[in-house]
Amino acid sequence: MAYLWFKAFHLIGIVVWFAGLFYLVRLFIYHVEANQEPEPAKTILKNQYQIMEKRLYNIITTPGMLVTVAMAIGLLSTEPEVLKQGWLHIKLLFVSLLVAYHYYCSRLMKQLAADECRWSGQQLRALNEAPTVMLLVIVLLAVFKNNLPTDITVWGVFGLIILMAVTIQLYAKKRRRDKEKLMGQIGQVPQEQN
Ligand code: HEM
Repeated sequence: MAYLWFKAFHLIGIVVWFAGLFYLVRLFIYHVEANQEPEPAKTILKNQYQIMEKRLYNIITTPGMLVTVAMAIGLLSTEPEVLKQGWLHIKLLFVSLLVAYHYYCSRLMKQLAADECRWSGQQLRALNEAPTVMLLVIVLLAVFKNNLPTDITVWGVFGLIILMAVTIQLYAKKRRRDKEKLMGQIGQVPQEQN
């Protein structure tokens, strides 16, 4: 029974952690793009994003990670034989990458606060895709374990996911261009929102 409780809260922790990671980098994008605004909007927006990022990181994202890891330790202590399974070793490798990403986000947050961030909005958009890939790989490993299917169905699913991601990116790019064009016509600097 304890195992199921640990698993339930492991999954809840994951949802909270990822919600935080995805929204955090989205805030970084808005934060960087606030530089295009005239004063005083620029300073007001940047200060506001800084507060939101800090709260999101400290109150949602890091606790989400801690719950996920604490519940994982609970799962492993209840069933230690899982530790010998190959899928878990690969999963741990990707989880380490995810934890590294988490701490890299905190570094970016500090750089943004000090106005020293070198990333553009476009680069941050690309960075925000990294946790999606990690989520996909980790969940597939956790669900299929050592029997991760490699047949045509899997490649079809992967192909669809990549197609969806590319379509979303192209659509977002088109919206940004249309907005820039429109703002150019009415003589204003655009503020990107997607
Ligand atoms: C500290 C690192 C982690 C460890 C040691 C760990 C370990 C485990 C263990 C032992 C299970 C139970 C497997 C079972 O009973 O079938 C599990 C379940 C699961 N884990 Fe993790 N996990 C970790 C992090 C993560 C992360 C970061 C994610 C998501 C990105 C994740 C996704 C899942 C999912 C979806 C399940 C449920 C699988 C199922 O019941 O079919 N885990 N994890």
